[in-house]
Amino acid sequence: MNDLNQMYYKKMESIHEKHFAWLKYRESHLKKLLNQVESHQFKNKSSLQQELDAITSKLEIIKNPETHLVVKDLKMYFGGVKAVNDLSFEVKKGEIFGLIGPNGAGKTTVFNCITQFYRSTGGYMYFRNKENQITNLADRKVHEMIQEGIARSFQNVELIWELTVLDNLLVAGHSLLLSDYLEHMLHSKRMLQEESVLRTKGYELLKKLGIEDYAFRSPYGLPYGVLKKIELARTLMTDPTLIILDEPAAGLNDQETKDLAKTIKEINQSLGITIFLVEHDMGLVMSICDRICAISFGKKLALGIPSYIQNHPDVKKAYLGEDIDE
Ligand SMILES: Nc1ncnc2c1ncn2[C@@H]1O[C@H](COP(=O)(O)OP(=O)(O)OP(=O)(O)O)[C@@H](O)[C@H]1O
Repeated sequence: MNDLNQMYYKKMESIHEKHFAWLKYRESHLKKLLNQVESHQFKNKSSLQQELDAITSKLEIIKNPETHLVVKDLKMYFGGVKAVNDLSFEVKKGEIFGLIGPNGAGKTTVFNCITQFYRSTGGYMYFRNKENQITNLADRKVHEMIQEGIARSFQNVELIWELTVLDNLLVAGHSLLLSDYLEHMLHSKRMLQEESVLRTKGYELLKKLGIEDYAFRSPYGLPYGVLKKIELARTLMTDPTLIILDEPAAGLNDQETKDLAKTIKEINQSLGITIFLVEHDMGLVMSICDRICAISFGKKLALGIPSYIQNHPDVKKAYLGEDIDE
């Protein structure tokens, strides 16, 4: 074989090698593509739709920095009872947002789904957390809500009667402490420093709400209006960005309700905290809420400013019991 032939064969060899490598690459690429196509064929339309809905809801909150919470197509079924059925709304940063509806409409269930006391049957809840990150609440656990920036109160006053009012606040603040269990056992310097900061913070909050005189006594026997304020102060201990209040005015007289309304408004305005509340007292709801969502049988009836909701025929019919045909 002369030199020319040798050169020719070498060149052909390298061309073949390159072609082989290209074929191998193409083969593996096509295998991957086929796998993807197959898995998509097996995915039914609804799961693709669900994926799309989740992305759309997330994009909605990412695109709009004013949005604090997005609830989309929320469902909560208890066997045959559809307590919440495809409910969608969004809560804006810094607003007071009310959720109203007749007894059994699903209001508390919505709160329980958002705060993960209940695992929803379906739908999405995206929240702009303390770090301004978008978090899917359904992926979080109930005890992680505080770290995300959500604090809540319950329909019934849930205080520890054996502790002083201030210590009740400290219990809430403890979830944010850096010192660990051992440091608490040994009363380490860091733990004592942190506790002292918490005590001052708790006392300042009681002062802000005008109930510092009760700081060092048991909450047992205090007027209901004061107990509700202690609960409110306790939610503030965790530095929340969103406070969820379940019927804050339940059991209060007219004067106490007015006083509480003023306090909620003050917290909202001076601390810039978003408030999301469920309430039956229409006077309170209409006077302090920026926007209201009315629901009945777990479904949205109307959403808008108080005057719009007050005059909405479906709301009047379902919630106020007025027949619009009359
Ligand atoms: N844990 C549960 N198990 C079964 N059914 C439930 C549960 N929680 C709520 N429900 C039902 O879901 C529906 C909505 O209840 P929910 O307490 O959310 O209503 P609500 O609007 O908060 O009522 P209210 O104003 O009386 O507090 C009701 O029919 C209720 O019986």
